[in-house]
Amino acid sequence: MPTTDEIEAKIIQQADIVKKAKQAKMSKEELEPLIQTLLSLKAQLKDEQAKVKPFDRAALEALLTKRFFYAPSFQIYGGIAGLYDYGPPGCAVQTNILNLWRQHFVLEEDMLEVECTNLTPEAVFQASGHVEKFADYKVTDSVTGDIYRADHLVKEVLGKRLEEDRNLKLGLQSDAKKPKGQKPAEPLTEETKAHYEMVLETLDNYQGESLVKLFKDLDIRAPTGNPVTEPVLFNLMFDTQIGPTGQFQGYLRPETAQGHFLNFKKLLESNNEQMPFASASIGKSFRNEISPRQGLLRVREFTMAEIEHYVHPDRKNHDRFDEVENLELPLYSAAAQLAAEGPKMTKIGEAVKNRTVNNETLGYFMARIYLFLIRIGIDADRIRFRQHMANELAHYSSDCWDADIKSSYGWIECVGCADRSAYDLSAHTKKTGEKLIARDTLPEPIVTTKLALEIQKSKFGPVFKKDAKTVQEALLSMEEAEIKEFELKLKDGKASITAADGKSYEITSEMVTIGMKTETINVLEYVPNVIEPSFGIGRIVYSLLEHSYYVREEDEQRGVLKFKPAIAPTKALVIPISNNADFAPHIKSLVQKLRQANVSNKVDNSSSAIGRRYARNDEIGTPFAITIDFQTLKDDTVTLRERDTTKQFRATKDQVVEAIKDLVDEKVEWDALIKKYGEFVGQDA
Ligand SMILES: Nc1ncnc2c1ncn2[C@@H]1O[C@H](COP(=O)(O)OP(=O)(O)OP(=O)(O)O)[C@@H](O)[C@H]1O
Repeated sequence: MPTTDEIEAKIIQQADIVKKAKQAKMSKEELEPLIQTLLSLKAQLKDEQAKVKPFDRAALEALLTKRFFYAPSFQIYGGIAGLYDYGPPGCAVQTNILNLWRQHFVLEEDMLEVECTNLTPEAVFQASGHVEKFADYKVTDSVTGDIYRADHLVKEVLGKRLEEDRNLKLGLQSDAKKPKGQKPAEPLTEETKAHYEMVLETLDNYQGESLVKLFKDLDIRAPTGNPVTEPVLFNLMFDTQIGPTGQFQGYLRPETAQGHFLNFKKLLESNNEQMPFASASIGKSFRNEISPRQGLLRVREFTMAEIEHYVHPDRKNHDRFDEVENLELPLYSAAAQLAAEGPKMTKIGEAVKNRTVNNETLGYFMARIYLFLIRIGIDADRIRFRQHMANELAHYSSDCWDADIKSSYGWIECVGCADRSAYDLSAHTKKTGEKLIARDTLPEPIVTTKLALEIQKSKFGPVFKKDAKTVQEALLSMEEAEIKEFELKLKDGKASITAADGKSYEITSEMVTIGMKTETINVLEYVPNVIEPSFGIGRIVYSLLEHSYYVREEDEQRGVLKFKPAIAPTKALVIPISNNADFAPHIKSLVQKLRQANVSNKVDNSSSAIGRRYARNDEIGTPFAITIDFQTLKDDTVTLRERDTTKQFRATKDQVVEAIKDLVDEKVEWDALIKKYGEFVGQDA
């Protein structure tokens, strides 16, 4: 059966044939079969589209609100865009994801966890480049004053124009609403269509003047149809003052990464000076997004889990790469994007070998990210790794892949996995003078003779006083070629040098001696490179909610969240079949056993029918229900029911508690338990 995409392509082709036939003034008899083919293709498309049930986001959202997974913050004050509070099931799902993240990365990869502050002094973000560059362009609707992120607006406007064009060519009505006074859409010429597609592909290239020109050339307007102001840069960091003087500028961090880098020296010491190693951190990040939208997907305060893995710049192999090299990942390389091809399942070993992925460590983490996402319950068919195009890469980065997850909002970046090179550690060394380096002990010492500079402290100290250390560091950090140049300048008796504080200092010839010096080197110093997997937990939580949601058609269209047991907020529901007083001691002893085994549970002894009680718990994804019935009074056995198969088995309380624990820890499969205890067919609904 052809796919909807294939049928659409045929419709566009056939519509073109009909158009040309009409222009050529073909006879009615000749035209008729061509039109019939077009009509039957359209009917075929409609049939195929009807088969694919669109995802009912409104129903999921209603469930999430009803069960308080999350909700807009400050709702009774009218709310603020981009800020959300998590309710009890939302908190539990997030905590369970983070517990698995710790297990999967921090414990299984032996990482060093840090927790650094959110409040950060300005100097840190000056060094990292965030003060200057962590910004997006915004535009303002010149009539309503509404503000839009410039690239999002271009995407939206061109996307709509392309969709309208496609609908026109398919002979379908566009459901995009037209602002007042706007002309009906005309089909785009092939040239215009190609230009729009090229702009969308390379949107990150448009900055400053070229972005202003793009808005003018393409007549990009606000969704109201009003013109917009010229794009201007807007820094996304929240600024604040630290302390009572109001003079110490600070920011709320927009990522956890800088905290790791600033502690690099202590971390390396904690790791017994052994390289390579990784630090990990879970914490809040803050970004003053221009237009927060799409629920948890673009917010202003969110939880991030970040890893910074430090390696030698020339040795980016990974010790455990052999464990993942045969794993196939859906790689959407830059080359495939350019050729308008889709992602391709590729063994990560091959991708590293043929340099599609820059190095083993990057490839290793991509594989571990993929396994983690599947481990928590993300649908493997809705994950892809998209490589950054050359124009998207930061200038210092050699390669970067985003783990995108598909939801009803399209493909969304949920994890970034980048090679940040030595950029951050070098930047902080430059700003503070503190060496953030690692050392290689050489098997044999290297003896070298080269031009070197020595400080004459007695002449130096009295002149520079408190600045002496800064000036000295600037002088001693010079390479041989720079010393040579400096020596030439000193011939006149004095020369100046710029230190890390940005000031220029005058050095006289009696303050230093320059001459050949023999050195024996036992260790080589280097600035480590950093491979960074960076997880946006809110985006992962939302994607997981969508991937877990389904509707039990036969059961009054009740929504179910099919969380894996390890992720589910509550693992077991305890249901007495009626409110007979004899059940009370059994409920008590069962709950005690569950508590002792660390199995989170809820008792529902309401008078609702059993089926209704199951359904209520389906909505928060409770995977197991234990029923206490009259048989329990006789032999202390209970039944255990699984949410998705709705199958049950009967066993003692202890066996059932142990079974749930093993199911949560993924030590046993449900089917194996059904085989072991035999299916129980009896009470339900
Ligand atoms: N505003 C946000 N709301 C929720 N999660 C976010 C937000 N910004 C970033 N993230 C998450 O943090 C991760 C790492 O951040 P990174 O700086 O790489 O994102 P980004 O490239 O700026 O994202 P985008 O291009 O979508 O703004 C992202 O993969 C995403 O999961």
